[in-house]
Amino acid sequence: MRRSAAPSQLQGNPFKKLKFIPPGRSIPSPDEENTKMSPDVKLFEVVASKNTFLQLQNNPRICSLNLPTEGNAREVNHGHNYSGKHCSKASVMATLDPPHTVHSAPKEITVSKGQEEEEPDSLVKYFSVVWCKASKKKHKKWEGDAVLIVKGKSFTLKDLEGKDIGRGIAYKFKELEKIEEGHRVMIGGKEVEVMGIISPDDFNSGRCFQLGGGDPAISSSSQVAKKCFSNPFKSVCKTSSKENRLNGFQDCKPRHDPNAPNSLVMSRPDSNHQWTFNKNCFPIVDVVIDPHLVYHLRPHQKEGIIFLYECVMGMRVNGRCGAILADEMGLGKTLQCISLIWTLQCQGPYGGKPVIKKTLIVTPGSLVNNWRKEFQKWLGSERIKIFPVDQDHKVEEFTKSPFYSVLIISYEMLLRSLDQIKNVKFDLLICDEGHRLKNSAIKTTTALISLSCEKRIILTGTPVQNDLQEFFALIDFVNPGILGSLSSYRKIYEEPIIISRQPSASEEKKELGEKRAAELTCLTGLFLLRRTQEVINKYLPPKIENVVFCRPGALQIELYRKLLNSQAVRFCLQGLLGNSPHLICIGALKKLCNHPCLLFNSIKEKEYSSTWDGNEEKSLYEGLVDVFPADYNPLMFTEEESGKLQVLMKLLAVIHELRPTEKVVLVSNYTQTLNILQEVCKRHGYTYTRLDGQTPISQRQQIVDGFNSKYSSDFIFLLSSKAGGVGLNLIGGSHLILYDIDWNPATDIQAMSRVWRDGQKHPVHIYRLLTTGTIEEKIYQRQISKQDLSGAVVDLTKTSEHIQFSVEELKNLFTLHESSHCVTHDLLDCECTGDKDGTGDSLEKFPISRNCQLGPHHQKSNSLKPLSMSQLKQWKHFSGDHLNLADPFLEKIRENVSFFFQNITNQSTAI
Ligand SMILES: Nc1ncnc2c1ncn2[C@@H]1O[C@H](COP(=O)(O)OP(=O)(O)OP(=O)(O)O)[C@@H](O)[C@H]1O
Ligand SMILES: [Mg+2]
Repeated sequence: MRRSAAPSQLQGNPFKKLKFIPPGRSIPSPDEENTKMSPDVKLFEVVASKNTFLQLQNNPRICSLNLPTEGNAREVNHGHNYSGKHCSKASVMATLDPPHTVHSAPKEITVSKGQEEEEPDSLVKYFSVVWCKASKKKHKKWEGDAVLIVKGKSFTLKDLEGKDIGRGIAYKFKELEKIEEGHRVMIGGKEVEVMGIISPDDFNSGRCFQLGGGDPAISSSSQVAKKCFSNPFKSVCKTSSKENRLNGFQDCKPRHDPNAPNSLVMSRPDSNHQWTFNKNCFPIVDVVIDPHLVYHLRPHQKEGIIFLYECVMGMRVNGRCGAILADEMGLGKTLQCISLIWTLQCQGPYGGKPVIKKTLIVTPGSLVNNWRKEFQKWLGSERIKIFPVDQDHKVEEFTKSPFYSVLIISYEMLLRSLDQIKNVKFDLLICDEGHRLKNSAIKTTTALISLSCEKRIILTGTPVQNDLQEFFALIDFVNPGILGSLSSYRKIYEEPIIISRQPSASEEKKELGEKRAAELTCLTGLFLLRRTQEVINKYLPPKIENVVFCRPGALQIELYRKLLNSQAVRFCLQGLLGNSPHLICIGALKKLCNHPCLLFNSIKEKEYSSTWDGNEEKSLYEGLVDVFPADYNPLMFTEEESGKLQVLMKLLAVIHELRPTEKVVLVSNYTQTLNILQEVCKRHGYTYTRLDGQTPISQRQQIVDGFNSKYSSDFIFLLSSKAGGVGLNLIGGSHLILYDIDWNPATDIQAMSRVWRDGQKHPVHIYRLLTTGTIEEKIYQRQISKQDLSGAVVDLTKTSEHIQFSVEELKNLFTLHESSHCVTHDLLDCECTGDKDGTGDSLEKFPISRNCQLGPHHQKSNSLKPLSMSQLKQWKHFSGDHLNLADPFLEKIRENVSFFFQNITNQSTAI
């Protein structure tokens, strides 16, 4: 039997948050305070017992909020990268006695604003204080809590949002040195009373501020949070009469046998949860996942379901019902959610009553039908009634019918039908590819926030921790207010973390940033789960990845030189032009690498365009037409004109010849390039299908299904990765060719993981084509070298417009290396001469950690992350002239290739 142990025996957090206590008022006992709080607030209140307090203190895995115990987390925790396990030390303000109520007389300390130098060697002390403006009134009206930092004779007063509200130097700094609990002092025009001492650890982790206090719901900044916390069961488990209750008691049996072998049983609610949510005292019933589903589930998926269940039931963080499932691409997030929905819709821990009735799934348009198919695949069509919205099935139909329980809708359609959707009471909201909600100001986010559904799940395969502000938006979406207000979050977490990552940061700042990052990781790790590709590697066939450096054609080289000599590029390097001219130059070079005819078309287009306003573009294209043959016709382009196209055609030919039953996914980020690729497919009689931004959403799944079907005659799937690739399953193809490179490694990774995923039967071959010595190599180098540095932001929405280039970088970008076989290899500092074939250490031996902004704890991903220079060094390296290429596909294209990198994952049965 598989049962996840009961949630926290610790019963919440014994954290003693500093409470603002007006002078003269006696301190209420914890119990007294508890009873006076509103039910909402009580959800976050904790039972402080001395024993649990000590346990927490000694347990480095437990962090500020109410945590599951070791036992409870065990099921979930043994996932490889389960983020929750990196909790920092217990955030207990251990040293705090109840604040004194006997006050010593205030002592005046004179402050001089000008003198702000600090005493570097002196000890730093931290105090929790209350403050008010200096006055002679006997009965003070304290204005708020604050944190006082005393370092030698200088002090800083910060409010609980982390903002400085006073700063200065005391002449009588001896007073500051002697400061202790109960003291009242005048500093910086404010009267301050010391309520307690804060340990350096609590300050460094940020726990002493509002957010770390473990009780965010009672902060003033979390109005949203307060508002939406209601009983998560209210909607479905109506308060029942005695009669109902008795009836209920009779059929209180688990839906499936919890004692059957391999059964997957959810955690039982702890007494705290029962107290809050089981007002009718229903008996506790085991919630057991349908064995039909369990049979198919991978171990990480079982853990994921337990995690999601505990999150949405409010068992992981008291009263918070949100979760982020950020498993890497292809790990089956869809199945985990389907299992959750099916379970909650039929079962519940209290009297077996279902927890949810209606679920809303919002997803990119191209995936609406994929969700339908997945429901069908795992649950058949009888168990659950789903309603995917498309042009023939309007939202009204769903709202009018009690028949359907799951609405699947695209983000775009959601905005259009918001009013109708608001009329439905949804109990669970799932946002697929939910990283798009990273900006709380955008319409989609505000629309979704306006739905009063508190069980919210974000699904995303993209790492979300790299941009701390976006991270905040996602967290705040699923668990509103849990990190306080944006401004306090910035002060307490973002600023110290970012400062600590700067190379010039002092040791002190580094330490502070690391601790804050660890605390943030710990807080969010309770409801954010990310596992990496490794967990399913063993179910997947081998993957052979190749980076192929293609020699440019003669016309390409000539045009390239001319472009680099243009006035526009020269001005650009001198910083003489405004308006991001470098982007125009980069765009032209990239087009040229794909095929010279694309550049030709752009020149002609500009020539005939009446809105020719860009001087830069004019000077860039000047004289270029003369390089083309006089009768050049772009429609009659040839393969020889482009190095990459030549390689591509040979590659397609050899795949067709050696693996006649296998299929190819051919990816470009540009529609115009896809047109060219489509044209060559036609010329060679290759059958193809195509999906790009223009493909109507209603047709997308059909196209994908057609290609994946074993009866399909299509040899090639032409895919515009950016426009429609996210989340697609293209397991019908076992060869994937990336024809061009994007600045953002995430775009390429997204594309690559379309074929190497569950269900793939053949070894997967991936080819990334780059034109030797050109800007494509530079972009590739940028992708990988950035990883070595800092774990640059990996996000699909980041484009070259977001990239700032220094003049040095631009110089490098605008250089053509004509004599090198592979500039990237030259940079690797590798001693091989392009013959490192056999024994190259496999990548798997070199665990890599990509630092994200949350620091090294947060996630260690080894496979679906952008490669780094040091890893690339471990790949096999072959020059095009290498004699014995064991790979028959590479062998056929070597003539046009100057260099290869190759890496094989799951090698045993490769090729
Ligand atoms: N346990 C399983 N056994 C067999 N196939 C599975 C299993 N779990 C998932 N799959 C299949 O794996 C494929 C990928 O799953 P899914 O689309 O849910 O991935 P994902 O995590 O959402 O990835 P992405 O981030 O790319 O959207 C699907 O075809 C799905 O049916
Ligand atoms: Mg998905």
